[in-house]
Amino acid sequence: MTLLSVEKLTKKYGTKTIINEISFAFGHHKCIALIGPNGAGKTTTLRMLAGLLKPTEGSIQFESVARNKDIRHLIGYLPQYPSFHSWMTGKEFLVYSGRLANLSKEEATNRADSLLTEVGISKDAQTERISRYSGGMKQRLGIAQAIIHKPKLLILDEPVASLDPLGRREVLVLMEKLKQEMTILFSTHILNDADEISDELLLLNNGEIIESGSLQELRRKYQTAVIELSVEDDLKLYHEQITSIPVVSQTNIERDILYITATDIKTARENILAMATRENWPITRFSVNQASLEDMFMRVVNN
Ligand SMILES: Nc1ncnc2c1ncn2[C@@H]1O[C@H](COP(=O)(O)OP(=O)(O)OP(=O)(O)O)[C@@H](O)[C@H]1O
Repeated sequence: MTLLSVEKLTKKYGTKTIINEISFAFGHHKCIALIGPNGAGKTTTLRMLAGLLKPTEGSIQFESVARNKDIRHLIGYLPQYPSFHSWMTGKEFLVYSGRLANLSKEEATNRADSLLTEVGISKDAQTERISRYSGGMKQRLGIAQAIIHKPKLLILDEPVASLDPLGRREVLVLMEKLKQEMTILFSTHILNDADEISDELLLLNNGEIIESGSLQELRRKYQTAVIELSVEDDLKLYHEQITSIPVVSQTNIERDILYITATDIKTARENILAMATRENWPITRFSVNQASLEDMFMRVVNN
């Protein structure tokens, strides 16, 4: 069942179009990564979804909620640069956040207690000032604040970008746990973070969704393999024959290696090996290497 569907969402500042008619939908208990290079429009998109920025055009439809109704109670949002009242303790901050979310004092206190445990802030740390928290602890406290009202959708803007490896791990583990309870949409410009926990990817570039789907689907679609070939004598002697193979799309000699890309890597490999065996080529190296996920991302973004 669809939790959120977005149609032709557009944001313009003056004559400048920042987000251009993007459409997508996702269901319950999913983790979706909005991925794109700096300036792609991730923050602008997330702020529109969180109800903090008015779209110029387009619609955001949340489950069974009638159009134009306030949906903010269904959404939790953690900005890229959250600000905390650093003089408060973690617990005080959460109770205060709960009160702002219209919980009674008792509800806010109970919810703060259970959330602090859920996000892994120890009993001792709960009564310490936030100014003494590590980056990872602050981010986990920020997530706790964003889910204090039990939203169905948690939106996180670059939740791990500013963290060291330990903090990053803590937050990714927490997100993994939380996605059992709610849908998480988070932005990142790092493919590996998306790879680790997301079910689906939305690739944003220059304000447009240029690709979407599961990582597996995208890998299958964009995966390219490169054959690397070296021989004992001059590569140029074999080069022409290889380029005559119909599935070979590109060749490139760098130092003593011939790099071969093909539209059908399996056929290319079989053809080259058949030629080499028939004519007894003095091969010293033959390997098939998959392009990395980063290569795929760069290719999609640069298309
Ligand atoms: N209030 C504004 N007025 C004019 N242009 C804006 C405004 N806010 C954002 N932009 C522009 O919109 C584009 C997208 O910005 P946005 O912050 O959404 O990108 P982003 O993908 O989140 O990038 P980053 O990863 O660097 O934060 C940028 O070119 C930015 O300069």
